[in-house]
Amino acid sequence: MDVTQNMNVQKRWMQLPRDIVIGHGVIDDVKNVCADLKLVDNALIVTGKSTRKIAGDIVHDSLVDSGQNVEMIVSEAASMKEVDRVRRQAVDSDVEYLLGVGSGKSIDVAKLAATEIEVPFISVPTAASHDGIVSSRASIKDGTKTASIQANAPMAVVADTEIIANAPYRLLASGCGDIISNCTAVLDWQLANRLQNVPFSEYAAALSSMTAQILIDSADTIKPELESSVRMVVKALVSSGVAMSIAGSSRPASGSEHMFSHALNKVAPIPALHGEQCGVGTIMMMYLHGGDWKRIRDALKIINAPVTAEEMGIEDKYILEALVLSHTIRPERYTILATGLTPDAAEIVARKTKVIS
Ligand SMILES: NC(=O)C1=CN([C@@H]2O[C@H](COP(=O)(O)OP(=O)(O)OC[C@H]3O[C@@H](n4cnc5c(N)ncnc54)[C@H](OP(=O)(O)O)[C@@H]3O)[C@@H](O)[C@H]2O)C=CC1
Ligand SMILES: O=C(CO)COP(=O)(O)O
Ligand SMILES: [Zn+2]
Repeated sequence: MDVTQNMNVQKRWMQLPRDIVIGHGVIDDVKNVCADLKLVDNALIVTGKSTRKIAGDIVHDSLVDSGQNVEMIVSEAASMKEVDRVRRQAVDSDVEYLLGVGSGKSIDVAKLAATEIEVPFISVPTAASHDGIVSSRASIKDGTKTASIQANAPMAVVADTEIIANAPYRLLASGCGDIISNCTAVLDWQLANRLQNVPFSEYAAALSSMTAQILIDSADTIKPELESSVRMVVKALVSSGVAMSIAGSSRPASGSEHMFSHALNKVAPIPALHGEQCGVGTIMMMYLHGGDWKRIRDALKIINAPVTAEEMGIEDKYILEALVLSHTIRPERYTILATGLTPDAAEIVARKTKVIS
């Protein structure tokens, strides 16, 4: 008998970060983490325009002081062009590893470039705005697709709570929206498993749901400029990232609410932040699931994350357009949106959940 035909013995390969360091001032530990991973020379730092001054230069100087040869590149967009630019510089300089120091854009560009040239990557986020700071996913715009693609997980994550607490609070609240969105992502995954027998991981789903529940229950402890709040959100983002690594896909943390956010990125002239859109999407998708959407809305309100189109700075008409478009974003991923919402159904869900007035 060919035992590999038995689903229970199929090979699974889960890629997780090896070192995760969270705390006050841990930016100074980047060099120690590199030493722990035996990454002792020839680094390339990818950072952003503002985050260079906040963290990029610190990491650069600290690695140089420890005797490493370090180059730095400032990246302004999470585009394929930028990934190619970083990859070329990394190859030309024969770098041993890459670091993404900054926001989601810098981390994704470094993560994908490192994956392509098969070198280790270290994530040093300056904001806790979404779970991409930890995960094995990279979201790079290539003109058509908006959803993330599989990449190598960071070898290490170094999250300095002092730096993240000083980032604009909006970014932290956005991270909370991304975590809370796990609620509907898991419901969608369960639905797809029941209706289409798609592979489902109880462990990944349980970790993802539990992470969102803990955050919802602790919503009143999330406050601006508080390192304890940052610690809680970063730990939740780590858990979400781990859930995705266990699943081998973004399923545990991305369902219909993420499809709504990706659709909004396509139609809205100026989209809001990823986690803000996912949070609002979760309210509406929870309504469609027949679940407790008011609890989601209340938690987001307590955190001071947007719960309406107006609070996201997006006109109502784009919310409705995105709702109708959402199911086309990733047709292979079955969710509560199924074959899509009609324009009148979209208007009902958006009005009933008070996303539009
Ligand atoms: N990989 C994944 O799974 C996921 C990836 N994404 C992607 O991530 C990106 C969004 O990331 P997000 O972090 O929300 O937003 P951005 O990467 O757009 O960053 C938002 C802004 O905040 C600034 N910033 C970051 N940290 C600080 C700080 N400490 N102080 C002051 N300013 C700061 C950034 O500066 P600077 O200009 O220096 O960068 C940037 O201007 C998108 O490209 C999205 O597609 C989203 C979700 C999941
Ligand atoms: O944002 C993510 C999880 O929070 C990744 O999801 P996507 O695969 O939809 O980009
Ligand atoms: Zn997300």
